[in-house]
This record gives sequence, structure tokens and C-alpha cells, in this order.
Amino acid sequence: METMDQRLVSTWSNVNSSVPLSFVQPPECRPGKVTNPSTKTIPLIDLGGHDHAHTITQVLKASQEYGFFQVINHGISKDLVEETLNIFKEFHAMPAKEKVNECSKDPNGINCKIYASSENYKKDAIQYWKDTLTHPCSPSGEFMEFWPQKPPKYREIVGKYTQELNKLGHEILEMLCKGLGLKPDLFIGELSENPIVLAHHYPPCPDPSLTLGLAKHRDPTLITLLLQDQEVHGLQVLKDNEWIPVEPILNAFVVNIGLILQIITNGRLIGAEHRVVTNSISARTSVAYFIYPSFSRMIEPAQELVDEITPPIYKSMSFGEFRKNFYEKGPKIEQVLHS
Ligand SMILES: O=C(O)CCC(=O)C(=O)O
Ligand SMILES: [Fe+2]
Repeated sequence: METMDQRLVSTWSNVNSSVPLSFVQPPECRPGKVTNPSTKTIPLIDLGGHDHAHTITQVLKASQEYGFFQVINHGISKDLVEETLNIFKEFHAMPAKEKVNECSKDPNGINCKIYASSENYKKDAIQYWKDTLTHPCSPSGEFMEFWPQKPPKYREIVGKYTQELNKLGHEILEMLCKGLGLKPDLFIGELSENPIVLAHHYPPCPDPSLTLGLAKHRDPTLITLLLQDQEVHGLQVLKDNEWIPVEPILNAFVVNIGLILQIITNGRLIGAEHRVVTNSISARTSVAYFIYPSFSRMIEPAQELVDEITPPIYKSMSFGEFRKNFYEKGPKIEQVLHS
């Protein structure tokens, strides 16, 4: 039987000169040869401005119109951003057996994982051109004993980085609350206390027109904060039936609205669909910070956004139930969310 270190895309992709059949997307999902890429961009917001009310308006507008935006002047140091990207690049460059070994410290196999393609590898008919390392990263430090210890500074850098992202995530959530007329502290505590980090690695691919690094999806999060490779393109957002590339911007974070926030805002904000395409020249690394509730927390439309004229359009369910549905149903999850 194939072991995880053998399965990782980075283990075999540099010795294969063609795309294995199990990685060839069906024609309707393939990116194809892009001859005329969109010149549109997602909004860019400067969080360092002095007019806070104006920043809130911009964040809300971008969330409503695109569900995606980039932020600069966010208060996180350039050095920490660089160290974080580098530590994950170094992790993915380690020998395959060592990577698997560093992700095997939890005897239950839950609180730190490395996998090829997607978490649903066995269920997916077609595989995706990437490897992912993921683990919880709550500010309390819970489960840190299961994180990798190699490269040697992993825990120090990723610990510092995820503390900072927790603060930035809450600042953005608070702005959205103010913009939508919700209690500013609505997302403090149980609704956001279970964040996870996912470090994706997309190796170069011999034929990017046939493959995807990540399928079209909406995130199962409140919001996602993404640090993308500072040079290599790959992320695309679907807007008005057109795939818009998300430009890598030095020291910027990409922010996107997830399905949980779509439910809590009763559809006032909609998670944007996005995907990742591969390229034949450079490996791409991205680091996603997913803001998740605790598993027992009920997820439902906020009272303030529901009345007789605007009834709840989504059912209530615990985050645990939501996440199970997400992994079982994939993109069809929205069918089970509506009331
Ligand atoms: O790698 C990227 O740019 C996007 C990752 C992503 O969409 C995700 O982790 O949900
Ligand atoms: Fe995503």
C-alpha cells in the first residue's frame, strides 16, 4: 500500500514529465490555456489610515461586492511575514519521511496532519496538485505539543505569527460588525476560538491547463486570512462569471468571507468562490489562517439581522455538524444550510 510520504505530490512530481490521469480535471473544471487573462483586480484596503469610519466602509463594501480583498499596513511586521513564508517553504522542502514524521506527534492523528491533494483524498475522484500541512493554532497554545519541531524555529515563528493573525482577524471582524450594525464583540470567544493554519505547497506541474491546485470552493470559515507567495501567482476569485487573479502584493494579506459568516449575517455577506491554478515553472506556497468556532457552538443568523420581513434563511446547526456536512457534501453543502 502507498504510504503518505510516497503519496505527497512533491515526492513524485519532479520525476514525472506528464500529469497522471488521476490528476486530470474533467473538461468543465480545467483552467485550459489562458490566452486572455482578466485584468480586473480585487479591492486593496489600507488599514493604516486615520479615518476609521472610512476604512470600515471600504471593508464592508469589498466584503459585499467581492467577498475578497487585500489589506496593507495591517500592523504585522515585514520580518515576521517573511520568516513565516520561509519556515513553511523550508518545511515543505524537507525529505518526505521527515515531514510525515513531524506531523505524527498526535497519537489520535487529529491535531496535526500532512496530506496530498485534499483531506478527502480517498473520496475525491480526481486529485489536486498540492500538499498541505495543517494544525490548530489557538492563541491559548492548546495542541502546540503536536506541531512540527523541524525546521528548528517552527514553533517559535508559527506561534508568533498565529498570535498576530488572531489579533488582525478580530480587528477585521470587529469592523464588519460595526459596518453591519452587530455587537462589536459578537465574534470574541466561542465563535472564533478554534483557528487552524493550513500551509499549502503547489509544486510545478508539467501541464497546468489540465490540473488544479485547489477546486472551486467557498471556505468553511468565518473569515480566512491568506498569506500568499510574494512572487508566484495561482489564486483566482470568481466574480460575475470571470476568474480574477489575486495579485501577489508584498506584505499584504488576502481576506475572504467564509460560509459561517454568510450564515451569521443571514446572507448579507456571501463567501466568494475561488480556486488555485498551477504553473509549470515555480513551486507556490501559501499560508491560510482559518477562523473557526468551537465545535459545540451553534451557528445561526444573528438576531439583529432577522425580523418578520427578513426571516432566517439558514438553519441553525453546531459548528461540528457544519464541518461534517462540509467534508461529506463538498460544494453541495449549501443545499443543507438553507432553512
Ligand atoms: O493557496 C491559496 O492561495 C488559497 C488557499 C485556499 O483557498 C484555502 O486554503 O481554502
Ligand atoms: Fe479557500
